Amino acid sequence: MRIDPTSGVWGPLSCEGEEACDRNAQKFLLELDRTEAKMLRKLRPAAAPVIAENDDEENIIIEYPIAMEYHGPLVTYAIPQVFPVNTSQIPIPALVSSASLLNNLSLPISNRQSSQIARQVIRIDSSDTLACDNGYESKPKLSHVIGSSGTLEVPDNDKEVEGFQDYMNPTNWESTESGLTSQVPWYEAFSYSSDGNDETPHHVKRSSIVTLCDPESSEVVIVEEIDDFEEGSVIMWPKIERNVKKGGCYRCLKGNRFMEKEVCIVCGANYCYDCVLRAMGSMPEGRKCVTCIGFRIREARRGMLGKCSRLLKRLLTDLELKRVMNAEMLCEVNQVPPELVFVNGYYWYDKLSGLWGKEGQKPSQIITCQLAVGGHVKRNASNGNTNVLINNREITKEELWMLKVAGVPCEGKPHFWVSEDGTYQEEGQRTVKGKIWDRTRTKLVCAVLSLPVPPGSGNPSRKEVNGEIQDNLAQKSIHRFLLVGYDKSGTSTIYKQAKILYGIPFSEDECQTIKFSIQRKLLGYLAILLEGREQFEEESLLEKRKSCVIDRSGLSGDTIQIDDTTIYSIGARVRAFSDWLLQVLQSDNSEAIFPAATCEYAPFIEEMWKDAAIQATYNRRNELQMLPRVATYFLDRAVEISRTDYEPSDMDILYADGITSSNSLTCMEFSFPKSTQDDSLDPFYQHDSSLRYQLIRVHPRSLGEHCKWLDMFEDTDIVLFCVALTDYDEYSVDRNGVLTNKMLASKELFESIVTHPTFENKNFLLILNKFDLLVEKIEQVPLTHCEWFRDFKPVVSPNCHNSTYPSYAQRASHYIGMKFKELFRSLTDNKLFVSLVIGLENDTVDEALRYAREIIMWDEEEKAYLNCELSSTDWEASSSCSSLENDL
Ligand SMILES: Nc1nc2c(ncn2[C@@H]2O[C@H](COP(=O)(O)OP(=O)(O)OP(=O)(O)O)[C@@H](O)[C@H]2O)c(=O)[nH]1
Ligand SMILES: [Mg+2]
Repeated sequence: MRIDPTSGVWGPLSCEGEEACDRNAQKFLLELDRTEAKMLRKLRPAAAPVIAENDDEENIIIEYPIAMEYHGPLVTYAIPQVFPVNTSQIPIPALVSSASLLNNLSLPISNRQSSQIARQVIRIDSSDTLACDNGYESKPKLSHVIGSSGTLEVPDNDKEVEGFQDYMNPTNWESTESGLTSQVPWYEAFSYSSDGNDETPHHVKRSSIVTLCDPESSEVVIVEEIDDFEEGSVIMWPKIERNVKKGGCYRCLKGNRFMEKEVCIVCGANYCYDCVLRAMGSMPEGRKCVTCIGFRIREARRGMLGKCSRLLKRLLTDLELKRVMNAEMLCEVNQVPPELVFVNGYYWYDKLSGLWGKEGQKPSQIITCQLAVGGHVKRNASNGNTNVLINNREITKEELWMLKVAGVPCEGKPHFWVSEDGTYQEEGQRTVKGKIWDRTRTKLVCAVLSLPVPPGSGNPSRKEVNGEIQDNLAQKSIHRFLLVGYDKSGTSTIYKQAKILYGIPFSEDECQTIKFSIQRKLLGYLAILLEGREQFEEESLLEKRKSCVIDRSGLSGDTIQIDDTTIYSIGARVRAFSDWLLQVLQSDNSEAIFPAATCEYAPFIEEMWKDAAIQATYNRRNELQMLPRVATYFLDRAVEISRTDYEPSDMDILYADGITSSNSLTCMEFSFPKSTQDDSLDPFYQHDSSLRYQLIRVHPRSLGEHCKWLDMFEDTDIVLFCVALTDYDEYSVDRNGVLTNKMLASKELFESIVTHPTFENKNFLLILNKFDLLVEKIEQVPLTHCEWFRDFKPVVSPNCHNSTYPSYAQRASHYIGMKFKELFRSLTDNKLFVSLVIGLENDTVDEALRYAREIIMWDEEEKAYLNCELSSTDWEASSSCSSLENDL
């Protein structure tokens, strides 16, 4: 068909008879005027082919496929369906706030290009890219401020861009549902001819209007994302279909609308008191049915976030409730979807520094400052609780740590004004105190803590950094210990032990993480017991049958009836629970269901634990290879631990796995309390309790490939390298998927850290941990199992327990210490200090850390009295502390 837009006359373009109608689409060639063409462009799906656009502004020829519904006689083949478009739902993009800085703005948008602008777009991302026109992006660099008057200066010709003032003038803006909208169209603002510069901009297809890049999700659309609609993608929500009477519980189907209930924030299902925990499990994303976990919430229910019913308050403890509500408000999937985000609503933006982040969270990025978006940043925008303010926002713990690393004095609740280049000054003082992100180590700390750094800030050279450190050395008041070791070497145990020793309380977050980890592990241990029980039951039944057959072999003609219960048999209730537990633990969903399940099933756990069959199995726990040693510690108190109101003790925390959920980097500041041992020391070594120390524990995984992030620890005073003595016969799969002896893997990590340029001439203390376990293991497996220890030939035998001589295990640990010392000397020409530790015993950890403190003191002393030519060996000989040499 051909439509003549001016006359309205239409007629067949090509007539191929009746068959033509059988096809689901026919191509129409439309000749339209510009307005119609524009309108059609909005309707046109992204994939619709544009056959031709002639250069004439007035007549644009576009070919559109148009589908028609078939109403003819029945045909033998399937006819594609046509879905009518609801034109009122086609999104019309709105203008929103703009970029403020434009540099070398040679926007070569010709009249034709500007007239083609159907969607008005400004896009700002981390690279300060300005995207404009109908989804196309040009890449000018930004540099000059657009003030509230909307004046824009172009450095090249110093001319104001025509119309831009109008566009930017706040009085021309109004608030709409989709954000701030300017009354002056973008293309008018830029419909000027560039000064003869014909260079065509580099066009990239873009879909969003204003975008701030989120490092986690790579892009977050601030105002509106239209491509979703264009590409026809549909957001799926789970829906519960139940035949429930209004207000009744969706699970047990009982109750009515007057019943107290809790609602799933995704599907809206109601649950009664008895069913809510069963239906929602551990609520890792807040109040959602287990089947709704991972789904976005309905926007209509956003107001419910963090506001739970009284029912839930009665069901959970205060701490648990806080965790669930926190998760509900902060978890990724419950955040506002990008297309609905408004700056300073669900995101915060600090105009002065350009920092921005999600509401209640640490900053995500530093972008162009002074953008005309949102109001003033609120004090609680990032939910910080540090009493330290940056531009009126209370910063988070991570930022505080970063500031400390950057050398910013944070004592006494300071308030800093930070500008976009990182310079900071204290409130009420005029002098600029320094720059936050100037140092390499600050940037590296930011990398580890996922904090942003200003884009494009060049790295200072190593020399500069070292020089600065030297300058700061005199003022340095804190000594830093870096604790690192191969997987499972015991670093987190030692770190936690230090917290307990020096009275640094575990944070609420740490306690919660550890509590859930303990409760989850407990169920795992129970599952191992249950599997063991099944095995023991089978074995003893087999035995029973055998002996029965032998007993009765003399008798003939009797039917043998064997009682098939043994001491390992369990009743129906315990069996049902046991089957459920084993099934859940094997399912992928177990993480989502626990730990709430632990609390809910506490009475069952108690019943099961007291069952004779389980106790009989527990008595044979040494035969259960899968059951770790630490399991006994927790299983002995299974009933107490599984209760909702369980609060882990310091010992529980010590025995549990991990400290924080990420297990990456943890840091504590402490002072050594005065010990009785101190009094017997030379006054020089007596402890000055005002001295502050920092213990930083880092997992090797966080150090990146080839330990590239070690740079950030360059002002460490001593590295505590932790080795598990029991690793010599254990194996793990390395990064390349190869099975490696753990002691050799530990050696390899040691080599890379020791030879890292950052740690050149650093003090190293080798912590040989898990000595208690070595004592047991060495009697079973010879040290020579590890190829590095092939030449270990002690004079005593493993079973010699003569107290006058060092034990076999002590000799073995001494030997391991010597191997590391040799290696260290070959790599650095320096001396390695060694300490023997049992991570679970506080005195050995205390000794090791005090030893580290003394090593630092010797080092400082040695430097101060370099002229006296005191050798480090002389100093070491005078050590009164627990070096390995003294132990043996
Ligand atoms: N018996 C005994 N167990 C220890 C000792 N030190 C650590 N453990 C246990 O060894 C296991 C691993 O210790 P962690 O402190 O978690 O080791 P890690 O270095 O933090 O290991 P990652 O989990 O890889 O971070 C835990 O179960 C500890 O309880 C020790 O000296 N003696
Ligand atoms: Mg650990």
